[in-house]
This record gives sequence, structure tokens and C-alpha cells, in this order.
Amino acid sequence: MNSRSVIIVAGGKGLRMGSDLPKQFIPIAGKPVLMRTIEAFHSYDNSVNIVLVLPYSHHVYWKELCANYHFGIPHTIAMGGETRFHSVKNGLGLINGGIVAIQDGVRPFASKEMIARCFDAAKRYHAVIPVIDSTDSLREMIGGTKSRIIDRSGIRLVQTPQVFHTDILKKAYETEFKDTFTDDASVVEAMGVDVHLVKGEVTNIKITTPLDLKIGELIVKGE
Ligand SMILES: Nc1ccn([C@@H]2O[C@H](COP(=O)(O)OP(=O)(O)OP(=O)(O)O)[C@@H](O)[C@H]2O)c(=O)n1
Ligand SMILES: C[C@](O)(CO)[C@H](O)COP(=O)(O)O
Repeated sequence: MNSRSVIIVAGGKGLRMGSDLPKQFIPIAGKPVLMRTIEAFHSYDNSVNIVLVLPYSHHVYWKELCANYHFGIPHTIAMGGETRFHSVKNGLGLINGGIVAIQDGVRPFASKEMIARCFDAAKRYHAVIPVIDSTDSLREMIGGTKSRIIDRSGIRLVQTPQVFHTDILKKAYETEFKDTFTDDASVVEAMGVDVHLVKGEVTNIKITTPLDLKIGELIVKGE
């Protein structure tokens, strides 16, 4: 159970970014998002086994990008799938035992302390995810334009890396895909496994829209 792997899922199209180049390849402060994500895990532990899931259409592009940036962190490539669920499943095919983290390729600012927190908790728990509090008030829509306040003290916002015992995650991913599977925790939970929450980070943002690229530049500069 000592071996540690991470599957970095970057098989998406980035439609909400509205850019021709999928967002995982866009530079933030001069370096592509995906290289920052890989570096975060390598700096946590340079022996961690890294599997990178990429769209088939961008395998050659990624190879060229690595050459251009002299990017040498070792990793294995897996094929992107139709949805995030299918991409994770493809990546899992290259993992043999131990503990495995699933990381969004577009979350480049996970600190090594938070990554360690997730992996350490996974020694004790089968499924671990980082979460943060909501700093906004929250409302639930109850039909038409009607809504009601939700008690935000009972709500957490979910991030990655999501860390699991590999055998449990593989078993969970044998299930049929459902739209309600928005992350890996939802897949293992559907199999009846409890999910343990640890502290996430407000800077562990998911690059989704053009504004996130600007916020990312500020995070890199430490402002
Ligand atoms: N078929 C897919 C879809 C998503 N992802 C990855 O899952 C992560 C989180 O997904 P999201 O932010 O939704 O990325 P996209 O699907 O690319 O974005 P959009 O929904 O805006 O198209 C990203 O690193 C994305 O590349 C993936 O590996 N395979
Ligand atoms: C996995 C995730 O990042 C956890 O917050 C999130 O569910 C991904 O959602 P998306 O709609 O695929 O961006």
C-alpha cells in the first residue's frame, strides 16, 4: 500500500474557456497550466508515479510543448475519454495497486502541504477529498424563480486531488457512467464507501474561464 500514483486528467476540451487551445495547455505566467500541475506533484514527491490523460488530438502537441519548454518530469500518457469519468477510467488502466490521487489537470496550484495532507489521510481512510468553506451565501432553486437560503455552515466546496486505495477506486469505476458523477468521490460513494474530508485551499482554483487565468497570474506572483 506504500506506492503512490497520480492520474492527472487533462482530456477535456475547455469549452467554457472559449479558446481554440484547450485550457490545460494555455500558459499562466509563462508556463502551461499542465506543466504547473505536474510540477506540484513532483515537488511533493519526486518518486510519485505520474499518469497524464490527454486528448488523442493533442498527444503530438504535448510532446512538442515538452521539448520547447525543456520539460523533463517523467510521466506516462493515457488516452482521454468522452467525459472526465471515462478519462479517469482510462488512466486507472495504467495503475497497479497502492494509493492513487486523481487530479484535475487544470488545478495547477495545489500546494505540496495539501497534497501530503490528502495522501497521508488516505493511509487511514479509503477515500479522501479536499474541501473549502463557501464565503458566499447560498440559495437553492425550488421552482420557477422561487428560491430558499441554504445553511452554508453545512456546505463544502470540493476540490482535487481526490485520493483513494487503488483497488477500491478501480472497483467503483466498473460501474456504468451517470451524469451525477461530477467527481471521483461521487463514484466511490455510489458503491457505499464513506468519503473523508480534509482541508483544501482557496488558491487551489480550477482554471475554467478567462478570469481564472488572470487570477492564476496573481497567485503565481504571490499577490
Ligand atoms: N473528457 C474529459 C473532460 C474533462 N477532463 C478533465 O477534467 C478536468 C476538470 O474538467 P473541466 O474543468 O470541466 O474541463 P473541461 O471539460 O475541459 O472544460 P469544459 O467543461 O469547460 O469544456 C480537466 O482537467 C479536464 O481536462 C478529462 O480529462 N476528460
Ligand atoms: C472534480 C471537480 O473539480 C471537483 O470540484 C469538479 O467536479 C469538476 O467539475 P467540471 O464541471 O468537470 O469542471
